[in-house]
Amino acid sequence: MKIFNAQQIYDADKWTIQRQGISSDELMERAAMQLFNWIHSRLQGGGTPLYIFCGIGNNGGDGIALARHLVEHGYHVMPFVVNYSETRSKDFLHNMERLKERKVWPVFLNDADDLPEIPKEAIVIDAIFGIGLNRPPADWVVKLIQHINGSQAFTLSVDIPSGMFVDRPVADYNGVIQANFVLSIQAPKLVFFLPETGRFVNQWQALDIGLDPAFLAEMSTDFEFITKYELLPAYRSRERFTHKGHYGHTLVIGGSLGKIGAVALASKAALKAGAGLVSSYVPQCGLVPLQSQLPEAMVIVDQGEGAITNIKFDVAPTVIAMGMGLGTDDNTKKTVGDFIEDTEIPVVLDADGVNILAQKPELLLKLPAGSVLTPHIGELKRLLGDWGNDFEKCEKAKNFSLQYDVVLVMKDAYTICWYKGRGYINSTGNPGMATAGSGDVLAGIIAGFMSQGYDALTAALFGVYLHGSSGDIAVEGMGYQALLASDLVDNLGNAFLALFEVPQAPPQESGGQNGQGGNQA
Ligand SMILES: NC(=O)C1=CN([C@@H]2O[C@H](COP(=O)(O)OP(=O)(O)OC[C@H]3O[C@@H](n4cnc5c(N)ncnc54)[C@H](OP(=O)(O)O)[C@@H]3O)[C@@H](O)[C@H]2O)[C@@H](O)CC1
Ligand SMILES: Nc1ncnc2c1ncn2[C@@H]1O[C@H](COP(=O)(O)OP(=O)(O)O)[C@@H](O)[C@H]1O
Ligand SMILES: [K+]
Repeated sequence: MKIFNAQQIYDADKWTIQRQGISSDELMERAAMQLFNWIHSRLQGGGTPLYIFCGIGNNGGDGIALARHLVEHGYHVMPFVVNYSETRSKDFLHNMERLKERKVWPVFLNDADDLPEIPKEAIVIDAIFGIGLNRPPADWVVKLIQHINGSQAFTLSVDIPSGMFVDRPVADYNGVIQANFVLSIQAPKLVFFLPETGRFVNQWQALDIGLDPAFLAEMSTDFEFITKYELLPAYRSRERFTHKGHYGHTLVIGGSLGKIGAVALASKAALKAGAGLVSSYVPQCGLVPLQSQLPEAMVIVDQGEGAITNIKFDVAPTVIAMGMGLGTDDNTKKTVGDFIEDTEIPVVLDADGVNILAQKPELLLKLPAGSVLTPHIGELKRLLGDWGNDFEKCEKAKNFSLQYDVVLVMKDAYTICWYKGRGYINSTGNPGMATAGSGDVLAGIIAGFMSQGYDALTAALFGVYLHGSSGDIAVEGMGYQALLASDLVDNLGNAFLALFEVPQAPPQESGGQNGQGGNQA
């Protein structure tokens, strides 16, 4: 699913209005109808007071039009106009007239002295600012936003939480609506997925208002939201007359005394992802634990007792996953550096493998074609240097991936894979996955996909998606706290099966900070 920037949405609006021969007012009416249907299907005419705060632009227009539908269906509506500017949009004014025709007069708020009491059992509908916010809100509007946030009422934002820009960092973190739910018009916005702004969006759903599909399909975007529907066309089924040799050989290089488990996790994950063969290359201390824990993997031992000191093997892997549990012993750093310099086999570099690259940036130009890097935020900082905000971080990550022609997997609550100037935002996963070894599993899965012949980007996207999906399935049975990295491996089969589940209702794009569509306690 494409993630559009504000200009692209405005362009799609214009095009749709022309193509479909409708007015902008009719388009707003579609948005308002969708908002109304969503609310009505949940409240079923209940008497909860609905406090609707509307700005004076089109976001406010959506809110005022929604208020009319709610009034017509007998809801207890308290509309307010947040009068932050004299320049009102045409469609806002239309909808104000219509509301007044129904004998409903919103209360105008002009400064912080006007703030209404909001009972905590009310529902607040936030239609103050949408994607048109282009400068920090006035102080009194910030106070209103703080007042709403302090009310404890459930808050539903229209399009985006008010106070958040769509293309730059938040000006004042106290001046953004903390939304329990966001109903985003047509498509989610990038800011939902970046940690600094995403924390204001507990859950979201996109409402399709029928913007011209052909126009949207042709538009090229900087970001894409990856769900199973983007991935399924790339899935390769297994042919009957094949054998393990068709599915490649993953070599996992890593481990040091006390950290052999990282290699075991990655190796098992690669096998579970479908690699035909997996070999684990470890220091001598890893031989016995690996052979006893993971009979399916072959083990190759380095000459070093507690750390890898001189990488040498006589197998011919398709892909190498490297770095998990490696440690930063000087000999290890040297042999890993030399190995990266010499090899032409694509690598999936994780953990200390990434750290070694950060210390020896000259190696970056030597990375084999089709390689993948999987840093978490700490490792990313070592690799890219610090950044001022999430937008800067994304820019740096994109440029890095372009410069070295690698897939950069920027791991986070919403992992973003960067390749060829585009960011692919993952839709699965949950905070239960913030647990030791979870990244080792991911590197193993990605390598397992690459070994079966998936290109590096597809392998990364599939791997990140299934890793998160496996986590989502696992927590259903155990909650967040109890999730272990090995549960991610164990549930990978279920995550594959879930790819092919047919939804009971047509899919609706939705998600939440706490896992896709969910807010598990
Ligand atoms: N296809 C779609 O997605 C559809 C979207 N729709 C809806 O339209 C919404 C976008 O509407 P919008 O462009 O009118 O902007 P909105 O966010 O209401 O802001 C209003 C105006 O306020 C101003 N302004 C900015 N910052 C300010 C500040 N700090 N303090 C004071 N003023 C400030 C600025 O005007 P300026 O003063 O700069 O001229 C701005 O234009 C979108 O989010 C969605 O809800 C649907 O209706 C139909 C289809
Ligand atoms: N809050 C979260 N929501 C979704 N995924 C998460 C969350 N926290 C961590 N993860 C995922 O778990 C993995 C953690 O990786 P990493 O920090 O490298 O773990 P480790 O070093 O312990 O193996 C990443 O894939 C990350 O995206
Ligand atoms: K809003």
